[in-house]
Amino acid sequence: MLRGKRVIVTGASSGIGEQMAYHLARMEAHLLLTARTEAKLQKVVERCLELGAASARYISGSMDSPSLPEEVLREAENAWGGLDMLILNHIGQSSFTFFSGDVGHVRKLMETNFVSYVALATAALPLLKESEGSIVVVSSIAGKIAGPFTAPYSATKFALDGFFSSLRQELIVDKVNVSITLCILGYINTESAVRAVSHVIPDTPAPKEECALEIIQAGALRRRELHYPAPAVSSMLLLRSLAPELLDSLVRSRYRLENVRRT
Ligand SMILES: NC(=O)C1=CN([C@@H]2O[C@H](COP(=O)(O)OP(=O)(O)OC[C@H]3O[C@@H](n4cnc5c(N)ncnc54)[C@H](OP(=O)(O)O)[C@@H]3O)[C@@H](O)[C@H]2O)C=CC1
Ligand SMILES: CC(C)CCC[C@@H](C)[C@H]1CC[C@H]2[C@@H]3C(=O)C=C4C[C@@H](O)CC[C@]4(C)[C@H]3CC[C@]12C
Repeated sequence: MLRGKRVIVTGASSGIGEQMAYHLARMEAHLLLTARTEAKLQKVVERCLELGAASARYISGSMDSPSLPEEVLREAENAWGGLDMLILNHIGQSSFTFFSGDVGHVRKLMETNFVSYVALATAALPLLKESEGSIVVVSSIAGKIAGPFTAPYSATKFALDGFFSSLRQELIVDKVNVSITLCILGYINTESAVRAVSHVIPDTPAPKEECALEIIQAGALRRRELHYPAPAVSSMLLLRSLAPELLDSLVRSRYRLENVRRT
């Protein structure tokens, strides 16, 4: 379904975003990748071309810069004259620990993880209307249910649900055929996630390659939400609606609290 489609992937230099780029390359899509680290993006672009991408290019920069979203969309318009899918996936650095009281960090993370998503979607919407394309928003179970040690991060992910679920309703009211897929992910085995939480969370993380493929498929099928891994995420959301306090205590009981880093 994605052969020849024009796709932007943010946060594509590592983790799930990198894996999405490789899947899309094998599907022979046109790719525009973004992240901060140019050296990593160059390597991912090279690999995408080897795997069969119809074309692959990148823009490097930090998504807390307010001018970058428009720059990215300008590049898509110049290179392709349009856009079929916008995959919003990047996140800024945040640590898995007690809230430190650093309000500045919350403000910055909101900018990187939330406001830039709004800005990218806004800049992309005219092109996506034309192609009847798709917006894919990568979120987390932590954007539906708040566990400990992710307060700033969780806030940014809850914000995405509020904004993009409202926008989806407006597009339907307006009879605009642009789909919005919100991806609710559990623990995935990316380097940064394993580094951040494996000393506290004993669970086995789900594979990033399969996760990446499910995100792309959910977007292409224009689904409203993806739950991955499905049974774990869906059952947590169900339990949350039936017995929220029970779920909260189950979540707390699964953490190795003695290993939480206090610095
Ligand atoms: N892994 C997990 O367990 C889970 C992940 N998710 C979600 O999946 C998505 C991907 O996560 P994952 O693959 O683990 O993350 P990674 O840390 O592996 O990748 C994050 C990407 O974002 C880029 N990035 C970091 N800071 C910025 C910035 N300031 N501006 C622009 N780009 C930036 C990074 O590249 P660079 O440093 O070069 O900028 C990298 O390409 C996220 O939305 C996350 O919330 C959801 C639930 C669980
Ligand atoms: C009910 C749930 C709140 C708790 C159960 C699942 C837990 C173990 C899972 C589900 C979502 C996961 C986090 C996530 O979404 C993304 C990141 C960002 C990354 O940079 C560092 C790791 C972190 C904080 C993950 C940590 C582990 C979390 C909380």
